[in-house]
Amino acid sequence: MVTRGLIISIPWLALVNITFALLVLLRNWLFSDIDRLYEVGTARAATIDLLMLTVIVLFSLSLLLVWRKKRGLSLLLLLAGLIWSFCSVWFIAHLQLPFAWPLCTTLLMTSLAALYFYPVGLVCYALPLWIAMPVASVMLNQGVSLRFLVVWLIFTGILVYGRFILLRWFDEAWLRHQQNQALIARLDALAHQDPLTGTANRRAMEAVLENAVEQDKGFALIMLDVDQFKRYNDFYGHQAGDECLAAVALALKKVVRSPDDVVSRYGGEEFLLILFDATEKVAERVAARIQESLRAAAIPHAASTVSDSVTVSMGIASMTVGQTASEVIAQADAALYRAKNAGRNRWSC
Ligand SMILES: Nc1nc2c(ncn2[C@@H]2O[C@H](COP(=O)(O)OP(=O)(O)OP(=O)(O)O)[C@@H](O)[C@H]2O)c(=O)[nH]1
Repeated sequence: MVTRGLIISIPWLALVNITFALLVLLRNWLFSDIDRLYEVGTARAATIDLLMLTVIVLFSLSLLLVWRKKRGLSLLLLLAGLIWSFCSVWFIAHLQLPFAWPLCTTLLMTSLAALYFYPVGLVCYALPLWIAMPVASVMLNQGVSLRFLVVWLIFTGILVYGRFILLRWFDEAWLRHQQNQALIARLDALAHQDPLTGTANRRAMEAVLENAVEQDKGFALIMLDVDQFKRYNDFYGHQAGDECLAAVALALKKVVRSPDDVVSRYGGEEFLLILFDATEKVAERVAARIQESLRAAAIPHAASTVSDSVTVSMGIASMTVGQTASEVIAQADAALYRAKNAGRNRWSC
């Protein structure tokens, strides 16, 4: 989150700092020979120019660091903060430039807005500048000015309170973001999951299959139908029928390789299993495991003529090159039909 925040706000902080550094660099052109007016010597002017060029380089580097997600940003911010504080003291105490105070306060406010969520960086950049203001005042007034002290304390209060407000907005935005993520996850589950069994619904299953065909990913299918489920419903009631389907789904989920393979509810009391990178032989082994899993679940089915507990019939098909998803499904469906006709509680390929 902090990294994302820095990617957004560092370009703005860099823009402000580079612009201010350029203003100082171009001072003689912008403010008609200001160096001569304030009697800035050649050596001092060269020092200022060099420091401003350093600020430009530091903020250009900070952009690179943030975009490439590298460490060391706080060190660059500290160096920039120290340069600005040195220049501010010199502008205020020695040159008595009127625009030095607004320069300081603007830089401080800008750093607050850009770095309020990154305390280390904020302290590195803002602390030297914040200290430079009273130092410059003491040097300028040759002593402590009570009026300046009051203004400085008020300004400090504004900065601290401002950070507190910004952090509260940040928390609010983060909370909304988390709520939205939870909502998206819920909507996604509603759109792709069968609410009764918690398996993938038909739409999700079809999307997975089409994707697999597009990417030439091999798979085998097991189309599965609960035996004599109408009798189950008639005997135990519809509510118990629903619970039975959920229990069958649980038994199916236990036998597949999660999360690669997909268990989906094809409709009514029919399920479709997608087994990736599986041959018909592998699918037959899974079918045997399904029978075992259901035997272990032992869901009573007193009305069945096949067994005392719930059983399933299964049709197996595997994808061959050039086949569409619906062709493989039709093949598995035909195999299921054969398993039903052969007496149920079995599989057919
Ligand atoms: N409780 C419940 N029953 C369902 C649901 N979906 C479908 N059914 C019932 O499943 C039964 C399926 O019946 P049939 O298609 O005749 O199949 P069957 O009784 O299983 O017979 P065979 O498949 O030939 O063994 C119907 O009675 C449907 O009402 C469901 O979500 N809940």
